[in-house]
Amino acid sequence: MNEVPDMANFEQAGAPRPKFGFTESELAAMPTVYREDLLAGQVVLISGGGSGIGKGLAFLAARLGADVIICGRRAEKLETTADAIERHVGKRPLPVSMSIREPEEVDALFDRIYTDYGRLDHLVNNAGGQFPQDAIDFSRKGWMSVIDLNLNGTWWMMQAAAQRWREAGSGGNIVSVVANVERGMPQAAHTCAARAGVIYLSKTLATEWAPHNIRVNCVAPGVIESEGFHVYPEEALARFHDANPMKRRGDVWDVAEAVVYLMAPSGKFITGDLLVIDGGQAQNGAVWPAGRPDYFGGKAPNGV
Ligand SMILES: CCCCCCCCC/C=C/C(=O)SCCNC(=O)CCNC(=O)[C@H](O)C(C)(C)COP(=O)(O)OP(=O)(O)OC[C@H]1O[C@@H](n2cnc3c(N)ncnc32)[C@H](O)[C@@H]1OP(=O)(O)O
Ligand SMILES: NC(=O)C1=CN([C@@H]2O[C@H](COP(=O)(O)OP(=O)(O)OC[C@H]3O[C@@H](n4cnc5c(N)ncnc54)[C@H](OP(=O)(O)O)[C@@H]3O)[C@@H](O)[C@H]2O)C=CC1
Repeated sequence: MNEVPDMANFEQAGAPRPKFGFTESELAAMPTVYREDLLAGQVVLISGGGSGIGKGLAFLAARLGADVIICGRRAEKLETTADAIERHVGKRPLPVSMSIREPEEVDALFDRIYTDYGRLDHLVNNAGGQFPQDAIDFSRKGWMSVIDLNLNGTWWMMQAAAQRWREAGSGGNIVSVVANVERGMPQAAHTCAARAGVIYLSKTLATEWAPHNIRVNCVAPGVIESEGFHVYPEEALARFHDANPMKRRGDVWDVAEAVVYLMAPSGKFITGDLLVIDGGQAQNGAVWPAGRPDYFGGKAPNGV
């Protein structure tokens, strides 16, 4: 069984504690199963790398020796994360403010990476998200936004990377962070549809792009405590730990180390696959991100 670190030991006097997830000092000190030069000389692009899971992975990749690029919409958040990684790890990621929903901004990002680094080894499609709502009430704009972000945005990034890799004859590796869609996702049907699209897109590309020496995989987190939790109401958050048989939330390190497993030589014979990191949620449990309806909460439909 894995050691679960005692977070009290990581606290540093005066450091602000985020409402959800780890502090920067914790991310800098978390024990890792990997050797410290595992990604030395490699260039890693992480979308949504300014917060949550992407930020955890950015810390880990930098600690393992990679040159890291983090992108997202909000420049200030990216700068703060880049500063923190530089301060704690001694290596500054390149922060690039852009939206993955805009293909021109995606192209400009790849131009910048190839100008500054001359190569890219790994693309991690982590940017994404949704709002919790019953599907019957989705507005058109809300539906379009979630599909555009999670499916179209992820695709623009994949295609841009693959075109660069084909041109350079270099090969490459893609890992997309999706979600646990196996039993559907009540109150998140838009993201379920988009993530299922990414999973089957990835399976298809794994075959099409194998001749280019490009591997394409996905990871599916269950409930992972991160800054992203702010989009969920208190009544949902109060029961997130209950969504899996392990009866706890995962953490960003659980996902970060799984992504590195697929990126590193440990993953060299894995493509087109989906790695689920959910404490068994796929077998038992339900998230109810907008709050559990009475009908599913133990009460009978007549309220008794
Ligand atoms: C994977 C696990 C799954 C859920 C199941 C598991 C839950 C526990 C696990 C946690 C999983 C996580 O993913 S945690 C990570 C969560 N992080 C995020 O979701 C962050 C990123 N999310 C977002 O930025 C937003 O949710 C998203 C809609 C995708 C993009 O917002 P933008 O403002 O950029 O988009 P726009 O194109 O302007 O459109 C906004 C429109 O979306 C709709 N909209 C936005 N918020 C809304 C809301 N609360 N209720 C109704 N509708 C809303 C409205 O129509 C808005 O229009 P107007 O009315 O005109 O404004
Ligand atoms: N935490 C969890 O339990 C789970 C998370 N996931 C997925 O994992 C990924 C990371 O989530 P998490 O770290 O928890 O939450 P965050 O909200 O912290 O991460 C989402 C990231 O995506 C970025 N982003 C959003 N829209 C865009 C855009 N249009 N272009 C570029 N970047 C964008 C955000 O930055 P900015 O706003 O600055 O653009 C942010 O850094 C997401 O795809 C999420 O849905 C899946 C299942 C469970």
